[in-house]
Amino acid sequence: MKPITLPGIDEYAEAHSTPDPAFMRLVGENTWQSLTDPQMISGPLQARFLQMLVYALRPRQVLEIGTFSGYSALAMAAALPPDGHVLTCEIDDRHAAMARDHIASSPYAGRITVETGPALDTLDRLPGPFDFVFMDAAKQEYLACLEAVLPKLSDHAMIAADNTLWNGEVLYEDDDADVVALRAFNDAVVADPRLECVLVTLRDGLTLIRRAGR
Ligand SMILES: C[S@@+](CC[C@H](N)C(=O)[O-])C[C@H]1O[C@@H](n2cnc3c(N)ncnc32)[C@H](O)[C@@H]1O
Repeated sequence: MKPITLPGIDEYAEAHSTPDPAFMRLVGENTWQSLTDPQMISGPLQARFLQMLVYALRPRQVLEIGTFSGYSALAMAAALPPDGHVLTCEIDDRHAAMARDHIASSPYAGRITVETGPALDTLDRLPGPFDFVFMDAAKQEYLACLEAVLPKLSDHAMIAADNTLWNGEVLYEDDDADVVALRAFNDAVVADPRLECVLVTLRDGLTLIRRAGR
């Protein structure tokens, strides 16, 4: 991933944030050694940020769309209240298997369920309510996922949508399908009277969304 902040700033921020515990570092190392496109992993800075949100919001049901190797699910699970749970959706069997292994050997095995299959199909089956949603799978499905989860949110729920700056490419005329989809998502969210949002310039862009007037 290309840095979208000043050179060195992300490294400085990471060095001045609480480091990952040993088992999370292992998940990261294993991901970089074993999976193609390992840069899809959230990374320590964003994982810690998600964890802080979960700690503050105290969600009982977290929904994650896009498990990969389980790193962000584990980061969020670590901050859950005692009755909290992370349900995470993954389309790729190999990713789901690796995530299940990582989760099983973590201290949070009882707090995370991996659902295999296309996220939109899984969402159809899930009743909610969801208190916190982390969207991090197919960028071209972000708007559809948003519409699918909105009716299933609890009153004070929050959504965090990852990669909304896409290496900064949202700024430029670019016909790459993911950039086009993310630009459309960003435009739709900020214009939607049902929603309030802030696009945080963390890492690759993380948009926090909540329903307006709650
Ligand atoms: C960016 S990675 C997730 C990274 C993970 N959240 C983390 O921070 O470590 C995106 C994941 O979404 C999965 N994915 C892509 N399209 C999907 C879909 N339609 N339904 C469910 N998962 C999908 C990919 O296989 C990949 O594992």
